[in-house]
Amino acid sequence: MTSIASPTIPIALTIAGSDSGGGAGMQADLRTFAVHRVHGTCAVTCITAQNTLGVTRVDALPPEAVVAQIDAVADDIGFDAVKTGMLLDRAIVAAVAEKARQAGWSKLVVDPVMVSRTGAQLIDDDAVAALKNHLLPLGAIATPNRYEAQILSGLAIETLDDMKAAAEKIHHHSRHAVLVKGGAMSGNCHGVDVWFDGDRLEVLQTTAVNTRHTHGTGCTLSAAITANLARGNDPLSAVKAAKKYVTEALHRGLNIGNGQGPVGQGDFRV
Ligand SMILES: Nc1ncnc2c1ncn2[C@@H]1O[C@H](COP(=O)(O)OP(=O)(O)OP(=O)(O)O)[C@@H](O)[C@H]1O
Ligand SMILES: Cc1ncc(CO)c(N)n1
Repeated sequence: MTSIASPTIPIALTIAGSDSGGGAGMQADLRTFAVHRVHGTCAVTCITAQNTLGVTRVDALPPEAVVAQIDAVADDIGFDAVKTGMLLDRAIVAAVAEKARQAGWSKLVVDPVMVSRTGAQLIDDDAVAALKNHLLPLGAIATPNRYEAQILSGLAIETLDDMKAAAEKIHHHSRHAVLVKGGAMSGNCHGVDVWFDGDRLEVLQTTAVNTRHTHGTGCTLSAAITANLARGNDPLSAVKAAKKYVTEALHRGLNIGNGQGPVGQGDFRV
């Protein structure tokens, strides 16, 4: 049998937690990479027992196991862009930050998963401090939601002007580009995101999608940004394309389980 070599394909790495319900975390990331025709590789940080109703248990992997997965991918396959998701504890954040620093990852998207859109804290306080001080300054783009942006900026966020002020303040602390996401905002700001890269301030608008199936929106957005960077897009066009994609995925939300179903990363062309 003759084998036909695959054409070159962009490769992305996700360093994230597993969601047993399949809606967020690395399951969302890998599906999003695939839809973007990017080969997905992964380093699991923690295993969540999770469904559409919530998280019932979280088990962390040892930081050495996280690093070994990153090394296994880097030493053989390589990758064009990286994203981080739920890093859970200080030791895992520190290990990932050290890897990012040593390797000098230039296309690093940090989704600072700390607080869910409903306001529940997902990682411990030491991990929050480590993310803010050690990992975020190494990233190219950070994608905090409303509550994460409040923690990172120290500002209360109620209005579009507050989102802009928070994006600017986070940029001045870390020097990377910032996308403050508006999924947890109300009124006219619901579903509106603010981008600031030190040069350009942009408001990314969509019509808010009226659905309760929004689980995994943040992971899906940051994975789509990472896939677009792996494909060679510049940061702002990667973010704009990802915003379009997550809006489409929200329109295709899955009515599964008894709670908040996942967005449908699906099988549509991007
Ligand atoms: N109902 C909606 N309509 C349109 N866009 C939305 C809606 N909900 C969220 N978004 C968009 O989805 C993206 C993710 O934002 P969100 O604030 O929900 O992130 P998150 O809290 O990290 O998500 P997650 O639910 O995965 O924790 C942003 O671009 C946001 O504007
Ligand atoms: C594993 C995992 N990562 C990220 C989130 C945030 O949506 C989640 N709920 N679960």
